[in-house]
Amino acid sequence: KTNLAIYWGQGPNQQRLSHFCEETSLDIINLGFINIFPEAVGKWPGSNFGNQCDGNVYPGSELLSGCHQIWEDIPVCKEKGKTIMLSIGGETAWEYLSSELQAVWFADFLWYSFGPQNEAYTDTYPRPFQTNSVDGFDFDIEHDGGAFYATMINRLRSHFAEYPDQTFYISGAPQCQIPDTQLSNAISNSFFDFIWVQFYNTAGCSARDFVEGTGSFNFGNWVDVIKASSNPEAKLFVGLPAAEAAANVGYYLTPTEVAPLVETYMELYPKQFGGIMLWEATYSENNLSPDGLTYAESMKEILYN
Ligand SMILES: CNC(=N)NC(=O)NC
Repeated sequence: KTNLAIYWGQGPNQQRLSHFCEETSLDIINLGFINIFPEAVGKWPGSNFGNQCDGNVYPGSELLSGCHQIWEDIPVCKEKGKTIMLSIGGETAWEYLSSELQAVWFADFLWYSFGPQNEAYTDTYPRPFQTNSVDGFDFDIEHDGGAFYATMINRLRSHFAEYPDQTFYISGAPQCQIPDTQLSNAISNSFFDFIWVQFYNTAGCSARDFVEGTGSFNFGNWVDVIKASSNPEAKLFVGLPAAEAAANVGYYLTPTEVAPLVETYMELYPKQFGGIMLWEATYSENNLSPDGLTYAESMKEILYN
């Protein structure tokens, strides 16, 4: 079984989450973003979900407190079998981990605020999605990365272990150049379930390179990175822009161009090949094929043909 992962939260004039949870082609939805990191231990992170939420924040923070569409819609999505991840970072994030203590604090904050509701902590941590728990945390670290992410992820996994009857995931969205400055340390030193490589916006390793036959599309090299990582069984996804306008010029592939890439690499690496990741949901929605399929639906057809 391969999966279709998609980002939601930063789309132009986007529809609410439940709208996308009606789409059967979507398996994993990454809610973006926790885009401001805690300045210090004890400080709160900040969030941004585009046109969603009501604009209110918890006093003295930039953490959105009125995301009613999200807390109303997560149960709908889970009822439809979606995996809901909370994504940390994003392109415009103010992100910086500067100490082990800060990394541990950040992990604890995310867990007690967005993980399973724990009565012992409700007066210490906010519940931005109320009683909803996310299914895991995604790391879309685009700059200022490097150290301490492994610490943060290992801390999160220690919390996961407190709920042995539930499954929680860690994922990451590195750029395609190897080693990825931001996440290579974390991938080596902490356990990822999914790695969705952004095979776009970086020349010399992109999906466009596959189409042009330059030989530098590096999915195979990423398989080696995963085999050498803390979780050699991690699933590797082909990250793609869901429309022309969703990436820098030249990086978008039509479904016709994607099909041979997927067939080739699903065949070469059946164990590692996890599926396709798309940036992002609203672009996909507005990018219909001649027979009226969203880009995500076209990708799902490619995965299952
Ligand atoms: C414009 N920012 C992005 N394209 N970000 C991502 O693709 N993150 C996975």
